[in-house]
Amino acid sequence: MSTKESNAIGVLVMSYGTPESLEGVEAYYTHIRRGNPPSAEQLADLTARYRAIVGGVFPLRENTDRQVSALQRTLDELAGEGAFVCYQGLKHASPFIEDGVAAMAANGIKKAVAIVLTPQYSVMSVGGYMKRAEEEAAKHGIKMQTVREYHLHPQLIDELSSRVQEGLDRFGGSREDTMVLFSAHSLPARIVEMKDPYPEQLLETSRAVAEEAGVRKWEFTWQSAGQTGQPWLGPDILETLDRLNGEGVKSVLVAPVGFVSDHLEVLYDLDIEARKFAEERGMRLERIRMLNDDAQYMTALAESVLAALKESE
Ligand SMILES: CC1=C(CCC(=O)O)c2cc3nc(cc4[nH]c(cc5[nH]c(cc1n2)c(C)c5CCC(=O)O)c(CCC(=O)O)c4C)C(CCC(=O)O)=C3C
Ligand SMILES: [Fe+2]
Repeated sequence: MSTKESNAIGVLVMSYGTPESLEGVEAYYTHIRRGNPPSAEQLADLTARYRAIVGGVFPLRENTDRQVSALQRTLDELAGEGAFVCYQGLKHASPFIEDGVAAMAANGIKKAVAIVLTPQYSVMSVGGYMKRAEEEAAKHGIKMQTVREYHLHPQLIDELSSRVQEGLDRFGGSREDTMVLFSAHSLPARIVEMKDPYPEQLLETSRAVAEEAGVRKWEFTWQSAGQTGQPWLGPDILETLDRLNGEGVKSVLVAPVGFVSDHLEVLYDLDIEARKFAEERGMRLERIRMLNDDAQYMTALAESVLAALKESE
């Protein structure tokens, strides 16, 4: 290959990926299931959930594009135009993680930083993204640094706590009685024996946000567990809501701090499923606005990229 060398530093911005159309749900689901096609029933169920949240474009598709452009602009401002070039790499959809790294290589990039659009580290989630990125980088002779986590970055905590306060304001007179439920995607329970930092990091984010927002009434709960026959981390948000209802809690603000974007787990699992469950019990459920391409979130990402580079010097 006669690649031109580039002095720019590549930034591999990784996200989960989403289908491009309802027809694309099957291929996407098959990829998540490591090549095993879903049953007709599983496919119909997932397609119905997407249909409920999709108005034309799949929201995560647009959100990821916007996040990558916004991070590019933020890095341009912080480090000067041309210093960094952002590439997108998705776990389960095109452009895949490997495509992003190959695109860097084609542009002559020799040095890169990889970051995932989720703040907390888990071997099963972020670890999987990083393994694929690093293996592909090695193939192309790209030296790659990784941002493992940024779950306590001050700008992240600050923005999340503003959003918690804004969410609480919606409750007016019942603000003080509102329970803040921090949540994240559940994982198979065996990660606990693996000493995975994921549960602890999620608690650290939650505690820091609660402290900055001055929230005393809060809990952490899991959501969106899979059905694999094996145990997943609990309690699930629906169990938590049921218990809180029994304790007389009438208003709940969900803060899904393990996610950053409007997507299925937020727009369906929380806004449709959990809200309905709460309303059936006479409870009011609201959710904080997601970060998406928020400026403070972008600064947290950009500073984490710069810090990873500095550490490697
Ligand atoms: C930790 C974690 C995050 C957060 C960190 C990160 O962002 O990476 C996350 C995010 C997301 N998960 C997403 C979608 C799905 N995840 C599934 C299944 C699974 N997720 C898992 C874990 C996680 N998932 C796991 C262990 C499985 C079981 C199969 C496996 O072992 O891999 C399934 C299959 C069907 C179902 O179970 O519902 C779907 C459709 C979308 C896109 C939504 C959209 O398109 O709008 C997003 C952002
Ligand atoms: Fe998932």
